[in-house]
Amino acid sequence: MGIVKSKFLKLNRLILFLALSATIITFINSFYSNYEVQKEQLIFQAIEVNRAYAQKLSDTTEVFISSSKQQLAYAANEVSSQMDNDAFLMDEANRLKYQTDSFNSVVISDALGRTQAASPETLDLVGKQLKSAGSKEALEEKKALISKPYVSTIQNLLVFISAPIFDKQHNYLGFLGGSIYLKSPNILNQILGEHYYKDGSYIYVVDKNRQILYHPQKERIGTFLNGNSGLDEIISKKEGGLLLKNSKGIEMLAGYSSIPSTDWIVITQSPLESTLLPLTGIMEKVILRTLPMASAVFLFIWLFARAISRPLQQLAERAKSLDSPTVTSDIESIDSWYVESFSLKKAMLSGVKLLHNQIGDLKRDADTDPLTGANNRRAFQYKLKQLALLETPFAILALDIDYFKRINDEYGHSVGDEVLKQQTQILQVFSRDGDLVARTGGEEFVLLLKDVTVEDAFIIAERLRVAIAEEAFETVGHVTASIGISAWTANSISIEKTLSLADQALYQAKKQGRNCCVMRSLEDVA
Ligand SMILES: Nc1nc2c(ncn2[C@@H]2O[C@H](COP(=O)(O)OP(=O)(O)OP(=O)(O)O)[C@@H](O)[C@H]2O)c(=O)[nH]1
Repeated sequence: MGIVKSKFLKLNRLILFLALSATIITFINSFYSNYEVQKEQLIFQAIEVNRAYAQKLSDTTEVFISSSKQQLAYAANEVSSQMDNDAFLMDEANRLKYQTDSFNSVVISDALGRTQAASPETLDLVGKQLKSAGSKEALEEKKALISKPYVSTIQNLLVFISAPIFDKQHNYLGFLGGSIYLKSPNILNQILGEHYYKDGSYIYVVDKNRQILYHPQKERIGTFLNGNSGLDEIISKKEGGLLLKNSKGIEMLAGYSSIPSTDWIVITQSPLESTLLPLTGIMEKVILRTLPMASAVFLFIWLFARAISRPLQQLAERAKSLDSPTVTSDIESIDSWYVESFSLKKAMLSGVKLLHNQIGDLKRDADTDPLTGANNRRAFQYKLKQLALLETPFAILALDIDYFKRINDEYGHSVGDEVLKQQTQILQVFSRDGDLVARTGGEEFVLLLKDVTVEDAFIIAERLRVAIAEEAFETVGHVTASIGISAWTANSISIEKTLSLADQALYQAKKQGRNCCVMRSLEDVA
């Protein structure tokens, strides 16, 4: 036999599916939110660290530039009264060059741009006309200056810091300037260059014209920065942090801060990818920590849902066997622990009670003769089958009222009905537990006697006959009846034959003049 697949899902599976999807969705959701929060946090922290670091470097550089400018201003003041003293000027130039690492070269120029002193002496500039952009700017502006980066006559990329020299009457006497070679070792790239991280982080410095003043890749110093997605924002805001794509298209988390006295901007940045590397480990931990709770939640939902579905399933199961004799106690034993299932259980119990009552009524109606209340032929046949199955011996008294037609004719049909009812009552008196009184035809009755031999049945039939004859029937007075008797035992004659014998005996009784009993036994068959 093939298994018939139902198109409906089982409640248990539905609940399992519901619990599982609820848990998975919650788990994914919490994992995703966690991931996003952690990612944001890491990005925010990296930008903030870079910003703070860029600020620290710009502050340090600012201090260095200010102190360089101060040194030059101080020296300019010193040399103002000694502009004719070449030895003094040379000493001063050397002192500025060698006392600190601030400058790669130092020059002292007169008001016409002729070099009065230069250090290191290898530059061989003394007496020569200065033509560099920084020198020209210093001569024109006659004030303290920091030049844009430019390439000097001896092919050094440099910035030039200068201080004007005035005499006491404030006549312009020339300038004193220090060069910082951007590609050579000096304090500036010591400050910036020591901070190069292995995780791909690096620092670079640009001016507001996008020219690179410092970069870990030396060859890029002096070039202009292109293709950096964040540079416009960096130049306009001067202070802050952002996610940008560098000139190679790599996503970088950058912090930046400008150096106020120069308008240079220090940018420190680290690759987004390496910043987010710890995320994998963090998320693994999140999963490991969330899993036990998620499993516990799943188990709880599942068990709880099962507890909800159990009474419904049990009720549904019982509903399949409402005809079972134990169905009421089976339903009563179901633990309906919440209101809805309890109401359902109550409704089912009422339904079962109603159903059983109706079945009882129908069964009674189907087995009963409506006029007399005695069993009908159908119930009689059923009883015969039962006794035969159980091999219980029995005797049959087939009874017919004598001249009943005359009663009907003389007193009317309804009086005849009353006689039939009274007759039934007399038969009931003779019927014990397990016996059966049935009306099998118009005025024909049967009394079925369990575990009774044909001889005993005859004695009972005689008593019955006498009882009927002595009964005072309403309106009609006395009535008699004829009785035919036969009996059945297992392994003897068939039931049909037994009935037929009783009928034959009754016929014989009628023939003998009525109001008598005739018995037919097995011997009569033989
Ligand atoms: N009042 C009434 N009469 C019925 C009912 N069923 C059958 N009868 C009548 O019962 C009578 C039976 O008559 P018969 O079979 O001739 O038998 P009888 O007159 O009793 O004569 P014997 O049996 O030979 O003694 C008929 O007149 C039927 O109409 C019933 O339910 N009520």
